[in-house]
Amino acid sequence: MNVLLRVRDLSKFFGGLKAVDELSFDVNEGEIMGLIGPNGAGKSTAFNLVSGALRPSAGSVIFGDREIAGMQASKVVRHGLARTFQSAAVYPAATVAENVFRGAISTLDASLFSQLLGGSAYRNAMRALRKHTDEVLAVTGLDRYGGKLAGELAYGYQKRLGVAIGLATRPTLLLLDEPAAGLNQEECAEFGRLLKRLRSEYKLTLLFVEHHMALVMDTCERIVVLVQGRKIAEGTPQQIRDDPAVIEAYLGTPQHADA
Ligand SMILES: Nc1ncnc2c1ncn2[C@@H]1O[C@H](COP(=O)(O)OP(=O)(O)OP(=O)(O)O)[C@@H](O)[C@H]1O
Repeated sequence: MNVLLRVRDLSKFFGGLKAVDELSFDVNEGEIMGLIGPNGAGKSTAFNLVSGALRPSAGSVIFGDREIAGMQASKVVRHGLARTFQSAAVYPAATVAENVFRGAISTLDASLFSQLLGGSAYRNAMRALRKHTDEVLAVTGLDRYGGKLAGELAYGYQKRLGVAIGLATRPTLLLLDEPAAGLNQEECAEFGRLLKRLRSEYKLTLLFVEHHMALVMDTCERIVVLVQGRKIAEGTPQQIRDDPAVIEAYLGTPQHADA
């Protein structure tokens, strides 16, 4: 199996606090991988380091054959790594379709874009982006809501829209930050099915941070567990469930033990 993302000895210090401490793991092509841990474990920081939102204090992140640690998020996206945000990052006053189109257009090279402006190549490029937008809306089940203002969508659909915007950038690796936060059990199960479908339809690799254990255990093939910035376990859902160090870490934070 080919490794798509190689995280090595990644660290982030905030003053004296080691938020992420020498974290190493691989994500294989086509895999759905979860990053879990109690509150304050360093999950979001690790996620931000991988996606380019934060510059690491040390370590490396190799995506494909390219070092991306410290690379600007907008550049990282053009290399095929997209992310969604913890709060569904949508423009509430724009329509659902406009939000997805914004994702699609964000990967265009700005200088090339201005050269094309107005010509037939420009019109063709716009047509292709609109077609791609329609496909993404359909595959994420948002086509019925394309003309609706994003701010008027039910919360669960806003989360879906966050995924659709990421998907519109044509990623090979999609990072999802707490995609199931605020979803009920049924919405969560449906979301898990959506992720699996997207993985197979788009040959995607997925890495997500999540507190919702049912979604993680049902959807991920492998899981990395962080506690106080350090990796304490890595393995299949079954291995993670049975790992004494993980059980101990979660018994300390019972609100997540059965989330
Ligand atoms: N910008 C920052 N400045 C200082 N400390 C920070 C900053 N961001 C995060 N931290 C600290 O780093 C540690 C890890 O935080 P992080 O948000 O990565 O954890 P998390 O596992 O995502 O937590 P949660 O599950 O609550 O979202 C925490 O102690 C947090 O207070």
